[in-house]
Amino acid sequence: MSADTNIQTSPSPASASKAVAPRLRIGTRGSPLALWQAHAVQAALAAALGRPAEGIAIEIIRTTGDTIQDRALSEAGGKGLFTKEIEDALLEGRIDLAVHSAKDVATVLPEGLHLSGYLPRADVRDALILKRGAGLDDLPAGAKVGTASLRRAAQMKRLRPDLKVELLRGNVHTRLARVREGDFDATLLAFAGLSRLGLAHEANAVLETRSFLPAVGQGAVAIECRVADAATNAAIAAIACRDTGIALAAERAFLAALDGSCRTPIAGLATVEGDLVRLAGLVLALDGSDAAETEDSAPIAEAAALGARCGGRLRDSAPARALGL
Ligand SMILES: NCc1[nH]cc(CCC(=O)O)c1CC(=O)O
Repeated sequence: MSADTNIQTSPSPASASKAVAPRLRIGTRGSPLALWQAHAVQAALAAALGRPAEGIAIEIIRTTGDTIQDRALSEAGGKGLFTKEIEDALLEGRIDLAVHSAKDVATVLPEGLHLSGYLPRADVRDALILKRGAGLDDLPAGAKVGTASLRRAAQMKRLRPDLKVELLRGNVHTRLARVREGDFDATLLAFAGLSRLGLAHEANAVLETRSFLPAVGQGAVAIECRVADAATNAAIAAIACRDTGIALAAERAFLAALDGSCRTPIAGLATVEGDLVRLAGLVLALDGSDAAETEDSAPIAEAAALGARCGGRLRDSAPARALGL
């Protein structure tokens, strides 16, 4: 055995202390949308850290939410269905960060985990996909709208009490196909999700937030990691969008103040305008026959307090009480 080989196999104090960047592992669901999001985070991290993307692994993790196709998710146990198995992997150290649609992340996280940052938010609006026509007004009386979202169902009924809303689940491609094949007259999807899949052209109309408020977190990609993992938190800080973080702090505090389950139609949207964060919030009766809205603003440093205040205000409203909030 040569002396050279010997040197390589027994690390000297000098080589042991040389900072070799640890391999980062991203955990994600395996749906096309989730993979797009994970690749976006991978690319952003690679650019910020000056590393090849191949040095940042993507691990696909199957969640309970991926296996349920036949029932409304709200009936199957609600929030956390798309995140539990991924959070277990984080807590057990099998991955270093998890990438989620912010909309799918529960307001209460397991001890030791937090949302460390967000990618810059995409378009927050809902898109309307129609069998025929170019807008809501083109839907005939009594038309059948498919969605699994209580928020979308209630807001559609509020705008158009004549419509029939029925359960439509599945991934984006499945839902588009059900409308194209004529099983439904319309469906609603996040415009951000359609765009990420290269399907923005499938939207027949985009609903303005003034008349149709998105879900808390819609259009935002959240990055979760262990609170105590300083190196990964620092890497995430290098790619995190400040304004999206402020808006999501307000929206998530709003939801937390209101939400016991996801059996309630709730919508909320925060935007940063200079030094202020503005929040619009809405809770509806399931059939859209009643609704309570609030709008308020606060300095950006008080985003979470703004959300809590708006949530508390709506919790005391008539529709919220009717829903048992
Ligand atoms: N509930 C599933 C889900 N989670 C995030 C998105 C879209 C992307 C986003 O809102 O960021 C979707 C699909 C949809 O609502 O159309």
